[in-house]
Amino acid sequence: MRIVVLAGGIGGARFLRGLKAAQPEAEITVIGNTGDDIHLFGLKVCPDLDTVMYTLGGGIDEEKGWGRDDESFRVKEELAAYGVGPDWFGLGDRDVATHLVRTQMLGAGFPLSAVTEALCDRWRPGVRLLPMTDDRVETHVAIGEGGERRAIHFQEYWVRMRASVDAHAVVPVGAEQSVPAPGVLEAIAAADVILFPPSNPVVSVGTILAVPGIRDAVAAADAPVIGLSPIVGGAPVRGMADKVLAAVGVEATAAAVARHYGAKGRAAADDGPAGLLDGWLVDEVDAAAVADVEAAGIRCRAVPLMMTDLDATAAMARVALTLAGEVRA
Ligand SMILES: O=c1nc2n(C[C@H](O)[C@H](O)[C@H](O)CO)c3cc(O)ccc3cc-2c(=O)[nH]1
Repeated sequence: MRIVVLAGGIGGARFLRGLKAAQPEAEITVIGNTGDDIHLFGLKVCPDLDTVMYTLGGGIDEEKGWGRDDESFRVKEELAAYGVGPDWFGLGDRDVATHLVRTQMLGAGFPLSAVTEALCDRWRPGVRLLPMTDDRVETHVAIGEGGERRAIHFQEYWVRMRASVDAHAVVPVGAEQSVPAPGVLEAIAAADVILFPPSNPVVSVGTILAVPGIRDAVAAADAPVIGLSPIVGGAPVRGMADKVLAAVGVEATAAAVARHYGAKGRAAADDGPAGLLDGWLVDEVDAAAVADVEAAGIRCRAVPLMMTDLDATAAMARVALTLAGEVRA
């Protein structure tokens, strides 16, 4: 079975571990968000690609969900001693090696997709990890401070400010000029199932869909498209998705996110972007939302959606694949 997953950071990576456990024989292609990328100290850091690679490759810091396990921060301390900022982004010493290899290969002219493949030669994540594009896309957030509006890098909003101020807009800078990375459109067209894991629908899945061609490919795909809600009981399970959902005018509920992705085959009411979903999983606490989501033309099931351990996550993946089978029938 060929499964394509549009994945962002921690939630997406953890879901993939369960998917691999549920379907060990499946050929899984991950289209990874690169809008979180940041250039620091001359290095290109790809947080969402690295989170997937480390999580599936066994090198992740389990407690944080990002960066390397058994990490030290001597380089970070030395940079601070030089007064060289920013000091708010936790760059670990072992993680720096990944960025050195990546930056060196990019400097030698290799595209990000080739670099990612080379890094995965070491980590063996057990999935094909493709960046959404080889072009530079960096999400920025428009915030209003003291009356004037300014744009800051997503990582500064997320890590330094902990999303503590309202976001007025979320802009994947560079997305409009970007093209899908090699293999991305082909993987979508050839998929038997396409999954939207419980990643951030705005800055992760949304950013991937902002690369011209990807959204249309998903909308046109024969494969059933099944999503899992990252919002449970009106709040994000992790992270601060509610802050960026507000920026795009989407209520932080399981049903609102489903409607935001839209029902496949149904152009949105105001002939907006093509609808994508055939099915949507909500947590049992949101069972009341099932009728609402089904009324929007999206098949819906209420099941446990907390990724408390590998078995729970594998069970979620199994239900998503079962729903895909039902939708296809
Ligand atoms: O909350 C944080 N997230 C950190 N993250 C996570 C990062 O902000 C992710 O983009 C978000 O978690 C969203 O996926 C890192 C990810 C990396 O790959 C490398 C370094 C960091 C450093 C931090 C950090 O200091 N604090």
